[in-house]
Amino acid sequence: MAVKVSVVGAKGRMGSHVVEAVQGAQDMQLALTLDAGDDLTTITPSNTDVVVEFTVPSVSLNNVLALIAQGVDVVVGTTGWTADKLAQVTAALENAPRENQQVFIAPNFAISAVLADHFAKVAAPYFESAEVIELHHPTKVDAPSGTAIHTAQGIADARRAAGLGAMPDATETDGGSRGQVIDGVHVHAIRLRGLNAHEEVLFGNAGEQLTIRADSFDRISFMPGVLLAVRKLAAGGHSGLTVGLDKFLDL
Ligand SMILES: NC(=O)C1=CN([C@@H]2O[C@H](COP(=O)(O)OP(=O)(O)OC[C@H]3O[C@@H](n4cnc5c(N)ncnc54)[C@H](O)[C@@H]3O)[C@@H](O)[C@H]2O)C=CC1
Ligand SMILES: O=C(O)C1=N[C@H](C(=O)O)C[C@H](O)C1
Repeated sequence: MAVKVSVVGAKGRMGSHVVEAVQGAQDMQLALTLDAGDDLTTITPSNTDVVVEFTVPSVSLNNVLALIAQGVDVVVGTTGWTADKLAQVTAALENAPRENQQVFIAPNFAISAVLADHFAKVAAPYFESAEVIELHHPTKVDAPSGTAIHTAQGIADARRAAGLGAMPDATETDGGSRGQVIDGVHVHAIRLRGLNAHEEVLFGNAGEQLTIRADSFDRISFMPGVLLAVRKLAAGGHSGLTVGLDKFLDL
């Protein structure tokens, strides 16, 4: 039977691509398409198996909590997830109306970005210095990108596990040029007309450098990952909160 998929944020840049991708998937059936001002309680387990949520960081947590209360599984692509927000989702899932309810959140659904993030974690213990540069379209509302935050945290975790200390940096005056420091990793955000979604991770040692770069030129690059996540939740077995498409890729 086809998986019934509802889309929240359906009029947005990502949401409208998701609507098309679901319509084009033979094993899925588009259920409801909702956007700002629409009533999320119209989404119920009788009309929807999985909801895909791509809205804005300021509303996504409340949407996800409302959808959990409706008893449906949710795939989330919206950014802005802090540890505190994730904890609220986990707590809500523990009291969810349906048994084994699932929420999946991915900072990035493009395979190039997921692999870049993974390779960065592998490389991190071997380099003295690491910095992240993310480059996006100028209509993006959040900076740095959710992906860059996730990459920086992954690098920091890998450095800690390897026993590495702080990176070398003699900067004494900084008017903001050194970027935002996330878990000890400097992250720089570029906004430029013509770009879509891009990330570079720079690693340095004395006399050598490694650059890992992922480029998403078109939003269709995110759709195979979104459909994969929908299929994984529809199949079940991922109850509670799962974060990151790498969890579904056997990396
Ligand atoms: N995880 C991933 O692979 C990707 C994540 N993103 C993230 O997805 C989010 C959306 O990005 P875009 O589609 O470019 O933004 P957008 O601004 O084009 O779309 C957002 C949509 O959400 C709607 N919306 C706002 N408040 C709402 C509410 N309370 N309920 C329902 N809908 C509401 C807006 O009306 C709009 O249609 C951003 O956080 C972005 O960073 C974007 C691309 C890929
Ligand atoms: O807003 C975007 O466009 C994107 N947002 C996500 C992020 O912030 O990481 C994913 C991708 O970079 C595109």
